[in-house]
Amino acid sequence: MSAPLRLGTRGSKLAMAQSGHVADALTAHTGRPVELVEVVTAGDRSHAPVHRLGVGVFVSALRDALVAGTIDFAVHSYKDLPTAAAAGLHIAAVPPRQDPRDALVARDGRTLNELAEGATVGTGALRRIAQLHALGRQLSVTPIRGNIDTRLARVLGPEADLDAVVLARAGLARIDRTDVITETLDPMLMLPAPAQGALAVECRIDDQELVELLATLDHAPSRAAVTAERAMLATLEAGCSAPVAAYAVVAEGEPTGSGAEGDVVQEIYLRGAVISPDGTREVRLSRTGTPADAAEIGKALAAELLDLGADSILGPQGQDGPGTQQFGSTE
Ligand SMILES: NCc1[nH]cc(CCC(=O)O)c1CC(=O)O
Repeated sequence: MSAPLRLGTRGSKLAMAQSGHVADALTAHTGRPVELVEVVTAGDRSHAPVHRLGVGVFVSALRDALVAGTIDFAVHSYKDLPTAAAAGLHIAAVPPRQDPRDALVARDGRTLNELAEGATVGTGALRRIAQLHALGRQLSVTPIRGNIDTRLARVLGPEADLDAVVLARAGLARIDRTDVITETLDPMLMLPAPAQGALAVECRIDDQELVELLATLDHAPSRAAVTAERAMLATLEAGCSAPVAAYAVVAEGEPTGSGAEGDVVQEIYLRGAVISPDGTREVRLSRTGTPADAAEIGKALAAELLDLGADSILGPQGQDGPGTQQFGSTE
């Protein structure tokens, strides 16, 4: 029997849950045993706001361990990955994506519409802060951070001090806490972060055997959706500093009539938005195409958003000066 593959993971409940899930799936698909190896990241040690630390803090220790060869592969929340490629590493699989929508957890079972004027809503992501302000409901949006349980305790615990929090539905699903959700938010009101709900399974690019093993976990429609959203984000990052939201869906399109009978034509539908942190300005567009062109569709949508003035929407850098991390880091 072959030696276990070493899967590096952060120790948080969410990271352990998603790593355990991928480990089980890989063993089921390939028969190879997998061992979890805990890696402590700078993000786990620090209590500074995430938008000051930068999104890379949860990721770089895992990537260092991959490059050093102390682990064989890692599972990341895809939305936490910087858009820049990592030298020598390869995203070998994007497993089937979870529901990418955001979720509201509120006291007394309330939905967004049932929150009183001035209700306190906690979230750390500028993208969510911006869209909560854009509702025009005079909500009092409070920046929070910490792991999922810490954030839930702000509403549900004995020391609860907020009326509601907004979290990714996928994170709650992975730790089996969808029971606390009082509303899953319509993407028309709360467009998710690029790649939210998706995982990235990463290994060394020259580890050919593992690249092939991990590929058995890949889900093409999920990869195409994430590719479009992230291509849009990467193009926007160069040109603007405001919060970015994106959501792509791959579905069966209208038959064109030109293909052979029974042909299933896949179509990708990408929506994107750039919103000012105070919610007063936004540009929002959508675009469709074929999943094979996912990256081009994302880039083209970003170019159109920039044409509409996405670059003139002021992000956090406008207030904090140079040195502040990119907005993407707030997710
Ligand atoms: N940085 C926070 C983060 N990164 C990944 C998830 C879980 C959801 C996902 O995998 O997209 C979360 C929690 C949240 O946004 O509420």
